[in-house]
Amino acid sequence: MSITDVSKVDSGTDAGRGVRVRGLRRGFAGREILSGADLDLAPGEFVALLGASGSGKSTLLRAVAGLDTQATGELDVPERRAVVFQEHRLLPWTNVWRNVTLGLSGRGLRARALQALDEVGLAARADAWPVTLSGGESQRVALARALVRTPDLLLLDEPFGALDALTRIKVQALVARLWSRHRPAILLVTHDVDEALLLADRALVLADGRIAEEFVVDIPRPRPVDHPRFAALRRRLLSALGVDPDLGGPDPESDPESGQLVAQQEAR
Ligand SMILES: Nc1ncnc2c1ncn2[C@@H]1O[C@H](COP(=O)(O)OP(=O)(O)OP(=O)(O)O)[C@@H](O)[C@H]1O
Repeated sequence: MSITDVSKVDSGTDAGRGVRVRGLRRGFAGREILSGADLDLAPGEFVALLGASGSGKSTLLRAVAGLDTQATGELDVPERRAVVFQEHRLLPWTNVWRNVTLGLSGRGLRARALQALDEVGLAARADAWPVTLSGGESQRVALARALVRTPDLLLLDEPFGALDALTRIKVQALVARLWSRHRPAILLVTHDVDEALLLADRALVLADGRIAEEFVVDIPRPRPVDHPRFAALRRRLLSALGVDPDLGGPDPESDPESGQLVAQQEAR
């Protein structure tokens, strides 16, 4: 199907359908950000999307989510999809379980919320107010809000980006467990090369408005952080992102974006 309005996404009704995107275009103020991007996710596949800051990762994710009415191209995505953003976006004026079931109707909503909250280890906080939660807890509630919709496609836009390093590892492990239990297709936007390699089946690099490179992460799960194959993959992925894997690399002043990535690597 060829469409000019991505909000009219062709949504599959059959469970377990994958994602097929062709020729996705989006610009802002005359500047082209996505210039005919193609993307495929098999049902249940976990794909990480990386790229320099400003390369258009979030723009691509928003279009796949059906949140961007201005993007053009062909999209074929599951109807049941859910998005988790870097900020949890919980409503402060209602409690946790009502946040989880926001926008849903029907019977047994509290029971459904409790089940989803149980999956993220927060059933005991169902009646709490969002303001009383830590950053990691809020992000787990945001995950429960996605899970309660039993998505075939889960879109994660840097969901761990605002978390401290230890919480980040715990929430990454939680996502890995939830993915292996429910097997939605996942598109994870991240800046973190190690996160991509720990979690994803494939890591894609977005550059010049398209998927420029693809890396198959052929490491069996569960993936120990010190698995010897990470090192070679990490080097290749960093190179594809324009970062010198030996951290001696690009001069941040002549290449600010690469320099930023180097700084992030060094900070870890
Ligand atoms: N609503 C908007 N209006 C104008 N420009 C926008 C808008 N949304 C995104 N852009 C621009 O499009 C480009 C791509 O943005 P996007 O957020 O998709 O990049 P990104 O790869 O996710 O970046 P980052 O890694 O820094 O989050 C940026 O230059 C951004 O300023």
